[in-house]
Amino acid sequence: MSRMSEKDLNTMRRRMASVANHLLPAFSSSSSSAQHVVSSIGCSSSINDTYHRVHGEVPTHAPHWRLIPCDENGKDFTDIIYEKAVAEPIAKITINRPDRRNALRPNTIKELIRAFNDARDDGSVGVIILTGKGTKAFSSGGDQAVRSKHGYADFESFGRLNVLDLQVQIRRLPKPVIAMVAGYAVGGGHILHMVCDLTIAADNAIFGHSGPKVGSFDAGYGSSIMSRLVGPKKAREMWFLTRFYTASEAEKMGLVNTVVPLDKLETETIKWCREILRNSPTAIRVLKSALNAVDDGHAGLQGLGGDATLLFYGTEEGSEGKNAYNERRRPDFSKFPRLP
Ligand SMILES: CC(C)(COP(=O)(O)OP(=O)(O)OC[C@H]1O[C@@H](n2cnc3c(N)ncnc32)[C@H](O)[C@@H]1OP(=O)(O)O)[C@@H](O)C(=O)NCCC(=O)NCCSC(=O)CCC(=O)c1ccccc1C(=O)O
Repeated sequence: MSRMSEKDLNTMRRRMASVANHLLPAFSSSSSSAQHVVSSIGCSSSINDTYHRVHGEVPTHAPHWRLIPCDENGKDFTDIIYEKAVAEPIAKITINRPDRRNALRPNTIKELIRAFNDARDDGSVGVIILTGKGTKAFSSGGDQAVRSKHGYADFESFGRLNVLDLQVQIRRLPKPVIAMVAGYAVGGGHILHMVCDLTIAADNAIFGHSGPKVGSFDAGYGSSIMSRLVGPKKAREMWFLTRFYTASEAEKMGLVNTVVPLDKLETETIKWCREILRNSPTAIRVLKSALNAVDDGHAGLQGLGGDATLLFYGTEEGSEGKNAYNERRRPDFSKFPRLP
């Protein structure tokens, strides 16, 4: 049998690495095991090195943040900090109640909803980061000090659970929302990170539910999405035992996308944002709708359907109907293909 030349061997290694890259999703969702598969075949470069050779390195410098001090009605934000990166399509919304471990009161939620609305409508924003002020907590959930008979009541006498509106808003927002988690993500705070599209966790992050301990539960997204993410048995464990889990345990469960050292949290999150921003915004928009559609039932289909309509309006075929109506003539759709 003839011996392989060094060149042939390298070619074979590269081919095998390429095959492994294609097969990787079936192996594992963890990037560390992904790299292991390739390196065990003998290729010195990682999968992401290959990506960067083609697309160029993703810059890791910190953006310059511009503060948005108030909402569209001129009302100052007090419970949140809302910022946009200068000359980059990234918005950052920070829950700003560190003394209460970023607990959520109705006013916090109202401000979050206004900031997310602004980020949605602003064409210069492509990705939104949701985080908590300080390193001790992303959020500790509903502020128990203002919990009343009918929900949470701060400046008003009646209680409310407006956090549910926020969850739906994040879920339907046609741009990726990334939870950047340091410290505790507990109760309603845990649910907020789960409804975000991606979660980047610092190594000091702690995840869990305390609801049943403090007489609360979320039988909506807080149960269904969690079951989807970690599986029905683990979801029951988390809710029934109200244990807390470390960042690395959360990563193993599929609750978070990656875990990084605390001092690298924002750098890594920004890097993920920049990688996303290199890709087609429309593809990402439709994918987000599609990935949510099956779980969100009619509302999910409505989101995906809305994206289809949006795209159709931009076509000549879609315009023909509108133009014919406005020009008071019969529309002529005969020139448009009936694709197989
Ligand atoms: C998060 C802790 C584990 C952090 O512990 P530690 O670092 O030791 O800090 P502490 O000393 O405990 O806290 C410092 C300070 O903050 C106050 N605080 C912390 N969390 C809250 C909170 N959630 N509400 C009010 N105040 C809070 C704490 O009292 C201290 O104050 P001092 O004056 O300095 O003493 C730990 O803090 C902890 O366990 N916190 C409570 C976590 C919790 O039980 N959260 C509520 C869970 S229930 C919930 O979130 C329901 C949410 C909800 O609205 C909902 C309902 C129905 C459907 C959906 C939802 C939803 O999606 O949210």
